[in-house]
Amino acid sequence: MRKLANYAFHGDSLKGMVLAMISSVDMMLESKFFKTKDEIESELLQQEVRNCMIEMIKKRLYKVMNGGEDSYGSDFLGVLIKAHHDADNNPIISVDDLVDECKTFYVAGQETTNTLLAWTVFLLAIHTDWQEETRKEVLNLFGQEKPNPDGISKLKTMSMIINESLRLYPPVIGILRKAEREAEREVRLGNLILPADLQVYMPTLALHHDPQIWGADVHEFKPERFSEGISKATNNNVAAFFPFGIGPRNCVGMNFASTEAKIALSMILQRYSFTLSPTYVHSPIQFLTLHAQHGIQVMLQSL
Ligand code: HEM
Repeated sequence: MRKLANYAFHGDSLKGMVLAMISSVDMMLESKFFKTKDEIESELLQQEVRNCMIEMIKKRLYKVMNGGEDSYGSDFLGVLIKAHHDADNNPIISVDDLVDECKTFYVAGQETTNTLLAWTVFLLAIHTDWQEETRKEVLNLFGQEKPNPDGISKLKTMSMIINESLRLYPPVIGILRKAEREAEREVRLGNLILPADLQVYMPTLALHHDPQIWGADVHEFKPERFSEGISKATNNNVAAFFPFGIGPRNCVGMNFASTEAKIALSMILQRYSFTLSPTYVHSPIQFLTLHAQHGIQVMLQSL
């Protein structure tokens, strides 16, 4: 036996195994065997998010199967489940696609709206006259009742405040587009002809702070600039205000976000008045969205 082993492990025989050894090391280096702590944690989190989504999907399916509901629901999750389930053996989307869509909407919708609310509370904590004005509007429309769809569409002052907040602190500070050239058609931008595949960055933050568009008071919080609509506020440059992007691929959750923000603000204003805490340090930074590096500390007073 030892003789056989000596032969197999002899230098010349080993030469034939070098390729296999290289591919083994390659595999290790590509982290197929070794994973960093972060990678392990990230995989666990991914799995947890997936399980959470699958649980939500199962609940909807269960309700329909048990006759409790006759559809999967009219919201986006319901539409996606229908696309997966009702197409018999040929689903329009796979479970993985369904889970990915849910993740996209959660990430795109949560952080952005959160940021919008935070900056709006910050601005109202400083500009207490506007806080009072919009509270009056909320109390006139809802009293101490929960906000209702009819009233939400009448929150004019609050819409102006939200627009001004989105102008000064747009959660998404810029958007990218890629120039494509279909067949012989060229992409023109004003006087420029864009080469195919060129990436064009549209700096939302810069345009929202351009004095040529908004006037000399561009850096001031003045919701009244939106009192007669975006066209008047932008001096007839409506495309210069684009917190939700622009064109056919603009934010699909725009109306959702605005309704959500109005409901949250109304309910806060019904319960509390607030001012900025002296501990607050102003340091907006961009990390996915434009947010306050050290958080926004406000002092709440129950009403
Ligand atoms: C204040 C809140 C929000 C802001 C400022 C915001 C902003 C944006 C911007 C700037 C874009 C890129 C648009 C473009 O390229 O022209 C975008 C895309 C998108 N947003 Fe929002 N968003 C917000 C809330 C939401 C919510 C609540 C949802 C979902 C419920 C959502 C879902 C999406 C999705 C799915 C896209 C990609 C659309 C596509 O490529 O077809 N967003 N958003």
